[in-house]
Amino acid sequence: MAEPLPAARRQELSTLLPLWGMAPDRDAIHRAFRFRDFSEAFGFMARVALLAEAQDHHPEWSNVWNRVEITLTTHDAGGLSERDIRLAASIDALLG
Ligand SMILES: C[C@H](O)[C@H](O)[C@H]1CNC2=NC(N)=NC(=O)C2=N1
Repeated sequence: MAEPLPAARRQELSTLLPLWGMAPDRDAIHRAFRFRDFSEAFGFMARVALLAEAQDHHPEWSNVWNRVEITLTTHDAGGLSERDIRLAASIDALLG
């Protein structure tokens, strides 16, 4: 069972994950990505899928041609947890 993110860690989110924002209507983080074309966007999604499987933590996401939107939250915790931070940081690391 994942533990909900403590308040102290929540305050660190903007520093830890400066490219992610809070989802407007739920306890989740969100980031929008834009790539050169669909092929690049899908390649990115394939790499994120492998991260998700390795971490057993899966994104809520959408794709429209060269754009990908990712929302991360922990269903088992009913909101944000350390697992979301870990996956978001791993996703950011894919892009260098
Ligand atoms: C059984 C499996 O480990 C769980 O359902 C995992 C899978 N991936 C998950 N992903 C996310 N985002 N939240 C979860 O609570 C979660 N739980």
